[in-house]
Amino acid sequence: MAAEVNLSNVTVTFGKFEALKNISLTLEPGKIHGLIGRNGAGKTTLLSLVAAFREPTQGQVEIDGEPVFENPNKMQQITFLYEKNYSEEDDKIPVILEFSKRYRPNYDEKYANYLLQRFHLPLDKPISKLSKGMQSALTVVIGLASRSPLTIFDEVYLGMDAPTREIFYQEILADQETHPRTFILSTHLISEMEYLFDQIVILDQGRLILNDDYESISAQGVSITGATDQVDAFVSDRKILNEQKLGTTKSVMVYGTISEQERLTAQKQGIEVGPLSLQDLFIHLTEEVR
Ligand SMILES: Nc1ncnc2c1ncn2[C@@H]1O[C@H](COP(=O)(O)OP(=O)(O)OP(=O)(O)O)[C@@H](O)[C@H]1O
Repeated sequence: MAAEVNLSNVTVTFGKFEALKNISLTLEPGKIHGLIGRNGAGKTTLLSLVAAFREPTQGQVEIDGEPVFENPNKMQQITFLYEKNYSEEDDKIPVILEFSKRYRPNYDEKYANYLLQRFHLPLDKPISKLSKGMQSALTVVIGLASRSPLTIFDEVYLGMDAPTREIFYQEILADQETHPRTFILSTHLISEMEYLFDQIVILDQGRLILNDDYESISAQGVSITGATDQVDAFVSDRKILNEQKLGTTKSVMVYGTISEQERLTAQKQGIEVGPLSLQDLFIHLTEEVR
């Protein structure tokens, strides 16, 4: 089961400040959507609308064609996970999981137990006494085991170390194969997580500046790597997003497509042509509109 999300002309204001500006957006069901944006771009505000935590100031937010706010039917299909403050949480993991299960009709207890082992989470300690990374992993266990048609992770992975995040990524992809749902993952770890995303949504200063599938986005540019002189000559009349030098080798991220003929020329010169990095495109797009 996977949910479709629709936002039509959504605006959110806090006093005079517009945190989201007239956003219209469809998130296709059964896909992993990466939500990216600079600090304060409006990601959490948008996610809290989709999760029915708040109402838009203007516009509509719908899940499978029904308004989501104060709609218990729809709300039980959504799991929204964010960095939680567990400092006062004296209960142990089994108690919290029992509570999570109560409100989530698709919750899978066996899968939760498997994940607890995978993340090496201790069941006998109060949650307040777990390390930050363990608390983040617990949030991830709740999110995955809930198997909600719409599952939202708002930067919950920050406390986790790199190997633990890797387990999380593997589990998301594996479970999406067998139990497809709609995921929204907001993140600043763009390079690390881009391979997970089917679709990318970019917000900047409350505006939607991009919503497209990963393939089309990566086709918007290329990386060019080779001997510095040759690379410089090859990219001389192109829009450069980023460049890195290592000894006599240079790697340049270029905006815009290159023809088959140019690809062959590059190949003959020993220049490697690779895919665009989402992070470089993101930096470019969010700089350009400033
Ligand atoms: N309750 C509120 N009252 C006033 N302003 C708010 C409120 N909530 C959010 N904002 C403002 O709305 C803007 C968007 O905030 P939001 O938390 O959605 O950004 P974000 O993209 O999630 O940022 P970050 O990556 O830093 O977490 C910010 O300027 C923030 O200060």
